[in-house]
Amino acid sequence: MNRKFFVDYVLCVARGAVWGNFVNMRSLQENGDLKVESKIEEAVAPLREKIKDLEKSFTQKYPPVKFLSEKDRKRILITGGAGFVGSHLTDKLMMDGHEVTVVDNFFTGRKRNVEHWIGHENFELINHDVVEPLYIEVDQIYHLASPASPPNYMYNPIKTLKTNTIGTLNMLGLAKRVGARLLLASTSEVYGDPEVHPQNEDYWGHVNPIGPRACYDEGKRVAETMCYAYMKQEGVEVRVARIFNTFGPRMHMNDGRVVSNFILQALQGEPLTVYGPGTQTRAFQYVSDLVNGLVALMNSNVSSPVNLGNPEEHTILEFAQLIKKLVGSGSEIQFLSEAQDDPQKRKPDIRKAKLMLGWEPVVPLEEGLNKAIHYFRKELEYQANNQYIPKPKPARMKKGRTRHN
Ligand SMILES: O=C(O)[C@H]1O[C@H](OP(=O)(O)OP(=O)(O)OC[C@H]2O[C@@H](n3ccc(=O)[nH]c3=O)[C@H](O)[C@@H]2O)[C@H](O)[C@@H](O)[C@@H]1O
Repeated sequence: MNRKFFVDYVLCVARGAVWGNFVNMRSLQENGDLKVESKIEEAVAPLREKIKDLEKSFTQKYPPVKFLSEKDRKRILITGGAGFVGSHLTDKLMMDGHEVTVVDNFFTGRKRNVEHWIGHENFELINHDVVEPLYIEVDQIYHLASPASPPNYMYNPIKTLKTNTIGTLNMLGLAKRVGARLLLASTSEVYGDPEVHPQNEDYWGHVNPIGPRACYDEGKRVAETMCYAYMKQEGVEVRVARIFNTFGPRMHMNDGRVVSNFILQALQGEPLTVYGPGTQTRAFQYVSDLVNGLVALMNSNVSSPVNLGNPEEHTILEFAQLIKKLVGSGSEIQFLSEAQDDPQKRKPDIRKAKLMLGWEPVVPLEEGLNKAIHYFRKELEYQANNQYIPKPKPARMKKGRTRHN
């Protein structure tokens, strides 16, 4: 039975009982046996207790939240907080006992990712696009709002640029006005197709400024520039996380990134689509590691950029084979033409994060992948029940060629 219906039903029965008792009591009073008020109180008291219990059971539906004193509790804004990474960060900060405001325009974020917090006194969800200014009072801002998957950010490059430039200006303006600290979710894409391997924070990168990825790569690069301009000129406290490839539950089934594509294809017995020869490399971190790194960075005194990623590097072909094995799938591996400007190598140098934050990833790749596979299996069931089977989204191809999956 639906909860609201249940509560309405209980209240209705309660009112009926009270009214019935009231009528009875009226007659009693007329007979002069007892005072109406005391009888009503007698009848209502147990019902009041029942309603209290019901209310308590509703507040207990939330994951456990620590109690923080006023002094330690922060008001935290997470832009893009209903997205894949943002929603896991929301969970951590809520469970740590902070007050969290999630702002999302739901382009790639989903209400489902944070619905378990709706109604909690420490939580607020605002449907808002960061391209428009926002006026709220907060102590910290995690600025994550932006599509992060290549097909998503290439879908509307102008919007991606606006989100990362105007959106970041708006959030820095807010940070300046209210004296909040801002953490920018930057990306390994600022290193482009790197000529230095592994990539450390001092490397300036190798980005094609007019290629299909530029809207995101250059958007994030200028977002970093803005952070340091606000820090130098206005004294805003900034933190910059350069996030490397991340995966885990709540990635959108239609996300188009390699992990969700390969798992989805393996689970459905379809060919795993490797773009190019599969010799390009990536290093994947599990989302909980990233979230711990983001919180450690925000609360550190490190204002220069910090890489957050797992340095365990694999070729994409190795990755396809591993996912096939873990899923137990008989899918073939299909080689398609390579994506334009696709970085050929990527692996974070995380010495700075280890030294300055005491942070390093702890979730082994296979353990993380098994959790993601479990999640996607459940999602497929959910989608099937809703009669919608998602298809992996293709990335932009070289020279405008159409990709067939
Ligand atoms: O996962 C992430 O966190 C990162 O994803 C993307 O970076 P990219 O490395 O291109 O991520 P994917 O789209 O997952 O691609 C990884 C590699 O797999 C390949 N790929 C992707 C999808 C597919 O079906 N098949 C396939 O071979 C791509 O060509 C690429 O070489 C974003 O640009 C980054 O900002 C983001 O941090």
